[in-house]
Order: sequence, then C-alpha cells, then structure tokens
Amino acid sequence: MAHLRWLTAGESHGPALVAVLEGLPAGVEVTSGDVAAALARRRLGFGRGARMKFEQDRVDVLGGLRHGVSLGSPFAVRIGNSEWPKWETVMSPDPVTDEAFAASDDVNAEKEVARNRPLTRPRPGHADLVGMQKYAFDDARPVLERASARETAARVALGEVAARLLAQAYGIRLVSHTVAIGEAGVADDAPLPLPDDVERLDADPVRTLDADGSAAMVAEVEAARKDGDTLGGVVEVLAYGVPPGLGSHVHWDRRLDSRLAAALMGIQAIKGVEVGDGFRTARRRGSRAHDEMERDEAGAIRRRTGRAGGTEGGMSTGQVLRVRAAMKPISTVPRSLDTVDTASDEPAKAIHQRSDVCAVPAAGVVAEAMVALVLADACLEKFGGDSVSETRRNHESYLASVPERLRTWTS
Ligand SMILES: Cc1cc2nc3c(=O)[nH]c(=O)nc-3n(C[C@H](O)[C@H](O)[C@H](O)COP(=O)(O)O)c2cc1C
Ligand SMILES: C=C(O[C@@H]1CC(C(=O)O)=C[C@@H](OP(=O)(O)O)[C@H]1O)C(=O)O
Repeated sequence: MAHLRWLTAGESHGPALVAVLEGLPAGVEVTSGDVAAALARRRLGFGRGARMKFEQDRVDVLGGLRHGVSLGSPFAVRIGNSEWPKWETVMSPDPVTDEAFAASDDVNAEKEVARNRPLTRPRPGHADLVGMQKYAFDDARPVLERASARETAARVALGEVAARLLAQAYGIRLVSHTVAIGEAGVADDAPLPLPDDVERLDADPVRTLDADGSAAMVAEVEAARKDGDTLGGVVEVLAYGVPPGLGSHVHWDRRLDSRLAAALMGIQAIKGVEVGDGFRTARRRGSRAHDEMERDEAGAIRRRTGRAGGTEGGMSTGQVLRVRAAMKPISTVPRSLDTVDTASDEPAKAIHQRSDVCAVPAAGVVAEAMVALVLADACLEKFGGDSVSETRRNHESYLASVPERLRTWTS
C-alpha cells in the first residue's frame, strides 16, 4: 500500500475541485495561503487562455491542519470554481427541468441553455469520443468535464503540502522549468536551475532562466496564436537533497523511476517521460552514457556526471534527481480540426471556444507537484514516522548508518 495516498474529484465547470492527501505525518507547517500561492504559480505562463485571467482558485482547507500545522489526519482541500454561477444549471448535480432553465433568473440564462446543448462533435486529441463510447453518453460534456486539465489544480494543492514535508523533514527542494515549446528551447548546455531560482523562473513568461530561449519560446507561442494553432513542449523537474536509496531494484512497481514516470504520464497531455538524459542516452555508446565514479579528495565516492538523472537500479542515488515530461500540443485547435457530428453523422469541425494556445509552463508546475508527491511517498516508505520530527530522525539515522567507505557525501 502506498504510504501517502491522494485522490481528487470535481469537474472543470462544477462548483469545486476537492483533493485528499492521506498518510501525511503530523507537524508539517503549511497554510491555506501557501496552497493558494502554489495554485497561483500554476495559472502563470504565456499562452494560457481567457479562463486563467479570471479564474480565482478559492482555497478552503477542510481537514488535516490546525493553526498552520498538519495533524496526521487526512489533509482535505476544496478549490472553489469562480465561474460556478455561470454553470450552476448546466452542471447541477441534481436534475434540472427545461422549465428551470427557462425560469432561471440568471442574466446568462440564454447562454446556459446554449451551453447545455449536447456536444456531438468530438474533438480530436481529447477524451470526447472514446469517453462517449466507454461511458455510454451521446454527449461529450460528461466526459470533457473531468478530462479537462482543470483537475491539475487539485494535484498542485496536494503537491505543495508534499513539498513542505520534503523540505521540512529531509531538506529536499524542488524546482521545475520549461525546456522547450514547439521547436524553440533552451540551450543544451544551459546551467540547471536551483531551488532558489523559483521566483526568477515564475517571473519569466515561459518559466526559463535562459533569456534567448525565453524570447524564442514566446515568439513561437505568438506565431502559433496568429496561425490559429497550438503548441506543446518539454518541462524538466529537478529535486535537490534527495537521499540515496528511495525506491528499490527488487520489483518493478517499487522502482522510483517507474513511479515517477507513471505520475508524470498521468498528467493530461503528457506523452513522453525521460529520466536523466533518457532518450538522448539511448543514442550514446556505453562509455559516454553512464556516470563514472571516483573517490574525491575528502574520501567520498563521487559520480563525475549526472547523466542518469539521479537514479540507478530504480533507486535514488543521492545526486540531483532530474526528470522531463513531453506535452503534446493543446488539443482544442482554434483553426478547428475535422471531426464527425455523432448526432447527424455529417462531417463537422470540432468545437472551439476559448482555450489555451500553450500550457507548457503550467505543466511544469504540475509536474513539480507530481514529483513532490512521489518523493514524499517514497521517503515515508523508507523512513516511516508519524511526525516530522520522527521521520527526520529516521532519515538522519539511516544516513549515519551508511559506512563511510560507501558514502557519496561527506558529513
Ligand atoms: C496545465 C494544462 C492545461 C491545459 N489546457 C488545455 C486547454 O486549454 N485546452 C485543451 O484543449 N487542452 C488543454 N490541456 C490538455 C488536455 O487536457 C489534454 O489534451 C486532454 O486531456 C487529452 O490529452 P490526453 O490524451 O493526454 O488525456 C491542458 C493540459 C494541461 C496539463
Ligand atoms: C481551467 C483550467 O484549464 C482548462 C483546461 C482545459 C482542458 O481542456 O484541459 C480547457 C480550458 O478550460 P475551459 O474550456 O473552461 O476554458 C482551460 O482553461 C485550469 O488549468 O485551471
């Protein structure tokens, strides 16, 4: 059983998202304001659509915290949807009659009637068509509401709590950045961002420290927008201070790399995951693919390079953990893709209302949250403990127990 479990619920245009994190030790310092700040980071990024400008993520912590400190009980959060008044009828959990629509005193009553029409032109690249087949709907609305990446707000809220645990108990700190948008990207030899760079990254329109890369990526998004098109790209997450030995080589589902890959692939629109140099490593000869070891002046074992991205044999090595995720272009393409109207059987154009042109910078923040959750789970599996102080002690005692001749660090 996972040591830390998490679940989310809620539709994109429903009243709220809710999320629960179970297994969190007591003593983690975190506030609603911290969670709200994490959610604000997810709304950033050049290329996002109209909704991100007016959407307010209203955070209500419902359980698990008291006076800014976790209790050891399930952490539960509600993220209210500021658009709810416009969708109250369309997304009502209870039955709504036609008369109720007509009698709606909402100034947007007509719009609500329009919004409630069955969506029968499934959008390529979305869950619409196969969701209708699988769940027996003749309308894509019930499918797209949950397939929407609005849900990632719930994961970012939980990821923030996990990140606080990682920092406070083990000194692990994370940072994410954008590596590429479409054909534009940062230089291959650009220095890796550090956790202290987060503010600078968040201040950049595409979340990169590389000024030339940033300008090129912004131009790429601008060009796609002008052409009525959309873009994907690549994000990278780095975790500093990860101890050696998280995950295990003994079984596939205990491997840290497999757990990270599943968590990243579980983000909407992510189609590829790399650990370390990943696909680039596959093109190298072995002599240039691995991280050679030597003993440093202080007597610790040092790996000369970080190509493996901080895992060997499905376990963290203690080096910087480095994973990438590739996002496909946004599926709702403004110039409209061909589809079929499932009601009339006629050829049709996929519906396009408002949408993001590119959400790669936001996907980086979501990926960071997923990595935080996986690492927090792996740390609790390795170190146990019901409170931050207990798990911290266990972590320190594990590190102290590794014989000096095997250490990759000096104390
Ligand atoms: C942060 C984020 C924002 C997204 N915004 C949009 C959007 O505005 N419009 C859209 O069509 N898809 C958007 N997507 C992607 C869709 O949710 C995704 O393409 C859809 O779920 C189908 O992809 P899948 O096959 O990987 O699930 C976004 C994804 C993420 C991670
Ligand atoms: C709401 C969010 O992202 C949404 C993800 C999304 C999709 O299809 O995935 C489509 C858009 O929503 P809407 O169709 O309501 O404009 C995005 O705004 C969010 O990230 O909070």
